[in-house]
Amino acid sequence: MDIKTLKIAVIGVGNLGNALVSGLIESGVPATNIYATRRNGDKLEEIKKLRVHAGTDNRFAVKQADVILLCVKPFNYQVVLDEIYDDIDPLRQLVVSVITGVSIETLAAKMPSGMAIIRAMPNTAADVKESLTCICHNGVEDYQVELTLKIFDALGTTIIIKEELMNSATVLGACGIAYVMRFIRAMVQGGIEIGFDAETAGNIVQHTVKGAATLLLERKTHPESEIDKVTTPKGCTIAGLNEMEHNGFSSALIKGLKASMTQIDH
Ligand SMILES: NC(=O)C1=CN([C@@H]2O[C@H](COP(=O)(O)OP(=O)(O)OC[C@H]3O[C@@H](n4cnc5c(N)ncnc54)[C@H](OP(=O)(O)O)[C@@H]3O)[C@@H](O)[C@H]2O)C=CC1
Ligand SMILES: O=C(O)[C@@H]1CCC=N1
Repeated sequence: MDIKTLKIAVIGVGNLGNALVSGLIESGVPATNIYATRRNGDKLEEIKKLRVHAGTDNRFAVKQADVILLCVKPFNYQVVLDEIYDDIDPLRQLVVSVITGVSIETLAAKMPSGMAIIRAMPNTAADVKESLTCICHNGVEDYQVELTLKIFDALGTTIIIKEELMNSATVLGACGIAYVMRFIRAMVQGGIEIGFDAETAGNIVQHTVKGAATLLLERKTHPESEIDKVTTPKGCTIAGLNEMEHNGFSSALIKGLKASMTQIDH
């Protein structure tokens, strides 16, 4: 099935839901095929500019949809699933949940028997079709997996993982956007201290981060071998890197990832 003919309900157009909707529209999904909801109707103005169907009626949105994207916070999903229980149809619909830390088994217990459920963990770069999305499934039809891959491939790159790794995928891929943003911000602050205005520093850092990632993606090299190409003996790069490590750079990142993981698992 072509995703351009799919009717998609996006239940919970907050930060991530909005990014998914914009990315899907940029990928050619007609706005009129998207049914977006959130609780607070006053906050729908932005998404309405994209010309999607936008409202507060989850039941209406779900009834129109082939695919239901659940994009609410983990503490809100139970209310939503109770509300739409009578409207979801296991014979014709697929549910894709991006909700952090809620298993397929837990979701299935709140839905009609036989409902096909896939979990996905995209990131906010879906907005610019650069999301890395991990998906997992358990006992759904092949065509439903293929359909989900098509949806998230339209928003970037998709990989299939085991469900037991979904929390790790959340930390590395979804929280990862925030870690990288903090890295970029720190680089810019350093750049200002050594002489650039904020805009020029930002421009240099953003392109440098993109270039570093592209080197690894395209050349398939190890980061340390790329570092070796930059570090002159007794040079400025190794002096800076070692000073960062003396201050716990890698250790701080690893500890941060583990703290995020503990927060999901608790
Ligand atoms: N943000 C991210 O980078 C990522 C988030 N996730 C996961 O995606 C989910 C959404 O996260 P995020 O977008 O950040 O959260 P937000 O709070 O930004 O968005 C959640 C949305 O759900 C809406 N909502 C809450 N209850 C209902 C309801 N009963 N009916 C309809 N809509 C409802 C809220 O509406 P309103 O505000 O109007 O009340 C809000 O717009 C979470 O489970 C999160 O863990 C996964 C990967 C990345
Ligand atoms: O911080 C959070 O809880 C969510 C999960 C992944 C990104 N944001």
